[in-house]
Amino acid sequence: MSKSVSFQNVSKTFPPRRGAPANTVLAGFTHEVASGEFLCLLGPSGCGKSTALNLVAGFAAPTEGRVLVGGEPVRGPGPDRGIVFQQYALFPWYTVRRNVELGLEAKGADRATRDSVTERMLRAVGLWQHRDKFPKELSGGMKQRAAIARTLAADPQVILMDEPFAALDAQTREHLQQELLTIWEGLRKTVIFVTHSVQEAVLLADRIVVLGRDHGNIVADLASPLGRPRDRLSDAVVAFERDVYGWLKHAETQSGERAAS
Ligand SMILES: Nc1ncnc2c1ncn2[C@@H]1O[C@H](COP(=O)(O)OP(=O)(O)OP(=O)(O)O)[C@@H](O)[C@H]1O
Repeated sequence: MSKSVSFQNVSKTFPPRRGAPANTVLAGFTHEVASGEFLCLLGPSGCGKSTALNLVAGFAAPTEGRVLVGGEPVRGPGPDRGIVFQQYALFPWYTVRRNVELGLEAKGADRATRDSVTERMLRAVGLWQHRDKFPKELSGGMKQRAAIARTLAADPQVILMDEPFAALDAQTREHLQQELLTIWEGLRKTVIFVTHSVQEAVLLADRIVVLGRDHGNIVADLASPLGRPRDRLSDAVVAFERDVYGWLKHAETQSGERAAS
């Protein structure tokens, strides 16, 4: 099952601290993410992408407006939302298998369910043969696979991903993008994925929202014209990349305009 996410006139102001003035990061941010949609958020550094994600995760509360998940206001973190960060956030003292199992344990799953779901998820990310290793014995890509398996094992309705592949080398990143897509096509969860990479957003997204420098205003809201599977080198992919890249450049210099498709 998946859930919709709704940002309703959301503002987030961080209070002044250490001599710095108050910082309004999002102002009147309004957007609907459909259930099962794969949304990518792009935008200049500091425009509020992670802040938007944190509001959905329930790690922070809006100063004004509401964030709804499945029609219900977010009141804090919950098992309906799973998060994958750039840093792998695995427990170093547990094996890969145990790390994945923990999310299921927290949900109160019985032993047989824990075993079967853990195996299924570790196989899906190609880590089953490494299940008894500890995080320090894994490469960066393997750690991120484990983190994704752990998030998926808990069966959240919404998956929040904050630059999950940014720390990986290009080849590993491509593999993981493909694996994520295969898994997502099977599960059809709602995904909100923050990235700096136009190529990544174009490959993954049903919809790309480009945020501007100015209080997270939406500079472009672009439904992907691409079918699936996508060939990174096809003319259609390259043309859409060019289009999105243009909007990103625009976002870095200007604000206040909105394109919809
Ligand atoms: N807890 C906080 N307290 C104060 N200011 C914060 C806090 N979290 C974020 N900010 C500020 O909010 C602004 C937006 O940060 P955010 O991390 O959401 O941007 P971003 O678009 O994800 O950036 P990047 O692409 O560089 O990761 C920044 O100016 C940041 O300093």
